Amino acid sequence: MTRIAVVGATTWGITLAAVLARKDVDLRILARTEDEAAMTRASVFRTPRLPEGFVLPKGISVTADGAEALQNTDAIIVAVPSQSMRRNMKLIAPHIGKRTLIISAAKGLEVETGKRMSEIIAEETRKDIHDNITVLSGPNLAWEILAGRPAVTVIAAEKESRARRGAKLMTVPDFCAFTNTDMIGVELGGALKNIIALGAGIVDGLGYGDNTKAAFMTRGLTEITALGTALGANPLTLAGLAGQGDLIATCSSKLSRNHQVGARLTRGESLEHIQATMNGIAEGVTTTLVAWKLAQQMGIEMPITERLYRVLYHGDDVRATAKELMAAAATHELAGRKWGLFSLFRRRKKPEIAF
Ligand SMILES: NC(=O)c1ccc[n+]([C@@H]2O[C@H](COP(=O)([O-])OP(=O)(O)OC[C@H]3O[C@@H](n4cnc5c(N)ncnc54)[C@H](O)[C@@H]3O)[C@@H](O)[C@H]2O)c1
Ligand SMILES: O=P(O)(O)OC[C@H](O)CO
Repeated sequence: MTRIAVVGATTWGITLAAVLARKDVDLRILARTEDEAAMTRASVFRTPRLPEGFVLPKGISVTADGAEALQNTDAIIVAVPSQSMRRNMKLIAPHIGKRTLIISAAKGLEVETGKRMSEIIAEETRKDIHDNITVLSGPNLAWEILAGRPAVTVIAAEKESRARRGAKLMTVPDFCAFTNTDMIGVELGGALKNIIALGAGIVDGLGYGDNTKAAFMTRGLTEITALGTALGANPLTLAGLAGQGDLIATCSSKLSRNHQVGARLTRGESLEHIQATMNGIAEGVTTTLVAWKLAQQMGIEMPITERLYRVLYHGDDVRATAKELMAAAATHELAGRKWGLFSLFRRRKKPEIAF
């Protein structure tokens, strides 16, 4: 029987385990502590973000023992916040088998280095398993997926065969995986859209209209594409499910934590207070910092990201920032778009980030 382990008793980890339980597989969740494992087993979830009354499907085992959870698995899904990816990988690396597929399900960039999750996974694992590193990303609000509403995702790997293996493992009724070989694009699409989702929360919180939101999302995608292609992403990936698709879902949904952060900022709450009181993690906060830093060092224009960075890290007023952004709008729409098809294979050197 296919054996899959999920690292992280997080919202997304539990959701993916529950989704995979729709087919006949051996599923194990690796929790951090015995306490967390016992609570997850008993369906007492730390996060009320799961649908009310949700019970962990029978047959999923939960343990805090790495060897028990991870040995002899066909795939390991790592569904942890991105700032903890390296720490989690250090713990699980010794248990990863030569043929095990590693699926990163986190959407973020490491603050200290600006690196993508697959880069961190490669740094923390043996060379002979690097071909097995894959990433999963798409318009995937966990709550909707757990509620049984149809959704699709994307699995990317450098080798198409690995992406296909991952997609086959992850596809179940009402949750279907497309494949891609542009890992950079799929990862950056999932990470960078959180910046724009946070801004979309501000747009909604300020009571602006659909015209505003459409413009904001479109210009947001321009920035995602400018930085993404400079870092080696295919612009067509960013226009696909893991880029534009996820951007639409996250900017449109009040379920999104990133959207919630933006909306709460417009009510005068401080970022510290929002983060201390919200359910779970809003990756867009740290991703804004990393993207701003990369844009500065690589000379890429990202007016939305830059202003959101100032709102989040320097306390700039959201209303004044919105006005300033509008005033800055009068340039040629395509200015700064140097990422036509010709730039596809011209990847700029990414700076070493040190914060
Ligand atoms: N929730 C979603 O709808 C969703 C969908 C797609 C992708 N993601 C991505 O999945 C990742 C995890 O997000 P989430 O929503 O599942 O998290 P979450 O908000 O449910 O939980 C975050 C918290 O999980 C705890 N945690 C549990 N196990 C952990 C471990 N092994 N290491 C570190 N912390 C652990 C920590 O307290 C942490 O603060 C993020 O990168 C997120 O962007 C989430
Ligand atoms: O709740 P968010 O803002 O982290 O968004 C969750 C997923 O990334 C949506 O695809």
